[in-house]
Amino acid sequence: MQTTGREPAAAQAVATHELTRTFGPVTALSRLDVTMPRGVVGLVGANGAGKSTLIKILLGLLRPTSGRAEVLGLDCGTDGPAIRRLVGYMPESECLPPDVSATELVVHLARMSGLPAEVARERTADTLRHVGLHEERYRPIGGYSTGMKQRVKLAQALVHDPRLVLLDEPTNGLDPAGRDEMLGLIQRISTDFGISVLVTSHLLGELERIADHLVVIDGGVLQRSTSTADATRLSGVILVEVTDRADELVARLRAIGARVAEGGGQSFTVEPTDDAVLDAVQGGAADLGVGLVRMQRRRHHLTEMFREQEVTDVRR
Ligand SMILES: Nc1ncnc2c1ncn2[C@@H]1O[C@H](COP(=O)(O)OP(=O)(O)OP(=O)(O)O)[C@@H](O)[C@H]1O
Repeated sequence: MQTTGREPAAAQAVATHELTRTFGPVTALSRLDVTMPRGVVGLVGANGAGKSTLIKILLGLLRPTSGRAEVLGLDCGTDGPAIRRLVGYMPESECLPPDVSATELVVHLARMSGLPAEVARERTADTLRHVGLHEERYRPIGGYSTGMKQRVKLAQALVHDPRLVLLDEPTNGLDPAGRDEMLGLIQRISTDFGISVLVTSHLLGELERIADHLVVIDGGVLQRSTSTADATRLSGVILVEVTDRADELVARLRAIGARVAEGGGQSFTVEPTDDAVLDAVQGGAADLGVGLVRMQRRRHHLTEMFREQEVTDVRR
């Protein structure tokens, strides 16, 4: 796969402005204002959060009720044909015809997107090889496993050499090994070919592993838009474990105003406001004659980020 020199100038993969979509009484997206950079962006949300609705609007398959959206700097309302040339789409639903082979289907879709016959055949062979379909690509799709079908859907999204692919729940229905393989493939689409990716999932851990940036929506409302590095930033909390007398060390730290939370057994966490607190942990352990088993920074994980969100919601 090569880049084609038709890269639009926009720095952002996606931008939405006050984007709203309703279906009768249901509000699928509510005044969504978000920008998504190039690279791999993970769109996280529970079932019904509005992920598929957003993707369909970005592709021009659905019109917004109000507000607007841009893909690669192009307006989704008016630049549909240009967007479809530059964007590939892997739908969530089962949509493959059972009685044709992967090769026949992907060549057909490549030709539909405007590629000449010979180029369509070459790119189909390259793309199917890239997604890991080999001899089986000549067999009817009806006999494929779920993982193979997902690869065919991915291949058809890539065959016309897009600048951005929108992948709707690509790991759905896969076993753990199949998920790992699909996630690896998605990452390589970005790193090896420079194609930006917007991938949806309701599984946080998946997107934490492969996305550069995360967008979280719930009930059609933006919850967070953050780089993955920031989401998993060092929390500044130090986890301490000593061989004995943890309660006495905790009391000493509290006496100098440190914020300490007791853990199980001989462990606790402390927020080091300055070096004096760290010195007090080490000095206190030495004074008490106990060994320091560990003293390490903890990282935030996405699941904690969500837990924080829930806590905030409960307090509101
Ligand atoms: N064509 C439609 N007609 C009526 N309601 C719809 C339609 N499409 C989506 N909805 C509703 O809009 C809300 C958002 O749906 P959407 O499919 O975008 O969510 P999602 O995050 O993609 O979830 P899922 O993973 O379950 O598909 C849901 O309440 C859904 O029932």
